[in-house]
Formats: sequence, structure tokens, C-alpha cells
Amino acid sequence: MLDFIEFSLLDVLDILLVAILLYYIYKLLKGTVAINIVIGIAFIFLIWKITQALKMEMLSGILGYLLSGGVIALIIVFQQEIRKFLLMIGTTNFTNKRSFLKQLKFLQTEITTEIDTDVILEACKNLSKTKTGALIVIERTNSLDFLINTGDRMNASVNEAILQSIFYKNSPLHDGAIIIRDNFIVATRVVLPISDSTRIPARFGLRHRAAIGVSEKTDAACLLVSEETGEISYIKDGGFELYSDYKDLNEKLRKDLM
Ligand SMILES: Nc1ncnc2c1ncn2[C@@H]1O[C@H](COP(=O)(O)OP(=O)(O)OP(=O)(O)O)[C@@H](O)[C@H]1O
Repeated sequence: MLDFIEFSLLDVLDILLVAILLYYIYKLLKGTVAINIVIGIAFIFLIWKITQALKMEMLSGILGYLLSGGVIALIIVFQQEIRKFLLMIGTTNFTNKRSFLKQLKFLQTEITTEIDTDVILEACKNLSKTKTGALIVIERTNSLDFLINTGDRMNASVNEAILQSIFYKNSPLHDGAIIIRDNFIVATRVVLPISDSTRIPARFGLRHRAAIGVSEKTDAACLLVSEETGEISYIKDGGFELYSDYKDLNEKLRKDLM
């Protein structure tokens, strides 16, 4: 009777790979509305399997039809997430290669490329005091090369004075976003993809939408200083948080950039 419980090594590997896949899907969708859609689909799938086991032909037929025909609908609904997932897989090797090179460089020249969050936040603090709008995108695992090309390339080590002077209102570089990679400002005047999410409050304009847009499409972390209010927001994975406590924000940023 328990014949179906026979397990081979391949089954264990199969389960392990599915678990890893589910973990990455969860990591990708955590904190977004898409997670509710996934829960809904998982629920329908479970009911479908139960109705199949109980041989409830009509209901299992309808649910099976829904699930099989829904693949195309899912691709449309999860367009952004699928893109981000493929980007995550596609850039992992590249990033590993980079960290490998980074280590070699470290051995040879003792240059550390760890992102200096203290300096970035100190600059944000000063920009906030003078209500100077700023948008800083920090690259994590997904490569932001496709965005760098929309702006002007730069190669300057992260430094408080440079950050402040870039966003200074009369500076020719102040428009758009800057990209930071390995403690270097690698691009300025970058145009980011605008989010079309309906969940963004109407009081937020294009700067906020652009920061949310890039965080929906990649795993980048963004810091935004509002020109209107001077508030500092931290934006990641399509969601944003306002911060007034720099220590909290610094800890969060450091953790996310590790
Ligand atoms: N797609 C984009 N990519 C990068 N930066 C952008 C983009 N769109 C707008 N910006 C920046 O945002 C600025 C306009 O900000 P806007 O006032 O519309 O935004 P906001 O979200 O209301 O922010 P704030 O609170 O600073 O006013 C532009 O001058 C430009 O520097």
C-alpha cells in the first residue's frame, strides 16, 4: 500500500532543487503583492491535486484546465519578476568573477572596495539639510551596466564632497541618478525606468517612481533625498521606507550590501 513512498537518490535531489527554486522565488517576491498571487496559485494547485486524488472528475478537470491555460497569463502577470529572476541568474557568475578579481586585487594592492555607507549617508544628511534632491543607486548582485549607458560614465571614489557637488542644483551633473559600484561612482545623470505601480502615493513624483522602478527590475538598493521635504528614503525590492534615524538606516544598508 505504501509503494508510492519509494525514494531514490534522484528523488532527494529533485526535492532539494525544487526547495532551492522555491526559496529563490520567495526571496524575489518577499514583501511584494506578487507573493499573494503565488499563494493563491499554490492553493488552487493543492485543491486540484486533492480533487484528482479523490477522483472528482469535473472539478479537477476545470482546475487542471485553468492551471494549464494560465501559464501564459502568469508570464504576463509576473513579467517584472521573471525578468528580475533571469537577471539574477544571468549576473551571478559575472558577480562571482568580479569578487574573485576583487580578492586578487586586494592581495596585490591592499585596496578595499567595500562600500562606505558612512560617507554616503553623511552626504545624504547634508543634502537633506539643504533640501537638495538626490538619487543614489547602489549596485548589488544584478549588473546595472544597462543603466550606466543612459548616463555619463565616471570613475570617482565615493567621497562626501563629490556626492554633494554632483547633486548641487547648479551642477551640470545633478539631473537623474548616480550609480555606485564597489565604492566608486561609476555613472551620473542616469535615467532609470519609471515604475507604473498604482501603490505609489500620488504625492511622490518622478524621482520616487524612478527609484522604485529600478528596485523592481533589479536588486539594487537606492537612497533618495527629497527636494521638497528633505526626507531620506531607502528603496529596495519595489518598496520604500522613510528614515530619520541614520544609525538604523546605516545598519540596514550595511546588512543589505553585505
Ligand atoms: N527616470 C528618471 N531617472 C532618474 N532620475 C529621474 C527620472 N525622472 C526624474 N528624475 C529626477 O527627479 C527629478 C524630478 O523630481 P520630481 O520632483 O518629479 O520627483 P519627486 O519624487 O516629487 O521628488 P522630490 O520630493 O525630490 O520633488 C528630476 O529633476 C530628475 O533629476
